[in-house]
Amino acid sequence: MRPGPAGTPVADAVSCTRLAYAFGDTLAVDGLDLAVRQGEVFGLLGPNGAGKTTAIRCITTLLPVPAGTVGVFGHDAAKERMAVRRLLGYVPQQLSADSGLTGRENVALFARVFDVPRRERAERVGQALAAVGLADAADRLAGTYSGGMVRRLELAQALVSAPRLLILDEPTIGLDPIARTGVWDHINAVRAATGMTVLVTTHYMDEADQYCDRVGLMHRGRIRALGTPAELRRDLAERQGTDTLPTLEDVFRDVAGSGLDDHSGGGFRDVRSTRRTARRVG
Ligand SMILES: Nc1ncnc2c1ncn2[C@@H]1O[C@H](COP(=O)(O)OP(=O)(O)OP(=O)(O)O)[C@@H](O)[C@H]1O
Repeated sequence: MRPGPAGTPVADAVSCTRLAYAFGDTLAVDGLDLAVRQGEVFGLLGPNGAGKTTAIRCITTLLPVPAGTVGVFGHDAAKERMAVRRLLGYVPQQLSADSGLTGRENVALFARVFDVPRRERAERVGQALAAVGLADAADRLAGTYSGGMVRRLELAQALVSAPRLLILDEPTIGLDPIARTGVWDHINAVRAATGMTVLVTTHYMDEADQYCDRVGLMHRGRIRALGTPAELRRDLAERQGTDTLPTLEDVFRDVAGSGLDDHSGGGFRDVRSTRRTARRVG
């Protein structure tokens, strides 16, 4: 909770305290503290294997919360799973669109799954497709779409339930720069129209710098640096005593340097999953 405009407390869109999650002996998330404020675009950055996807799966209730707490707009993800699910839209790393259905059919499927009232469905599906620039391609098979269009279709699927929180895991991986800009333009347009909060993971530092209000650099299961991209860059310049402003990439290397070497961070499993994700939209 943080004070709102009239002094009344406002719940954070996401609030994790000492969240921990282990796969066998691997501690994927290790005491994560994270607060995403309502209405902001928050970027969760970190090297392969830092624990970003695992943390996101706990927030979306796809994984349980074995230790610590996770809140979404004040709802406890461990105890109020359905309430949390109703508040969020999620675009996972894995392909979530069916190539054998048209764009409209894909979004309609999500509208049914997310209980959009039957009489509103057709209109809401049309609106979601229009919001991501796919109105003209809506009745083509998704299998004929380009990588950028597939990503925008997945965005429409997540938006059809009018979520207050949109969670995107690597939304632009494997896309060319123009398609990447297209995805972000549509996210920002929806956000401007609805005030939706966005939590995104990305490996593209230039995107984080340009589109995120604040970023958290995650390394070995925990946030190691937090702030606006400008704050983090100024901070590093001060610590290094340089006049030229470092890039967010420099900040990332400074924080996660040891995760980018040969011995820690992304193992074979992480590299393989990143390559698979990049290929599936390429
Ligand atoms: N299903 C699983 N079984 C076993 N270990 C897993 C599983 N999923 C993730 N891990 C391990 O947990 C750690 C965190 O992985 P996670 O996918 O959360 O990282 P990430 O920051 O999202 O990485 P990437 O940027 O590659 O997506 C890694 O060491 C990973 O190998």
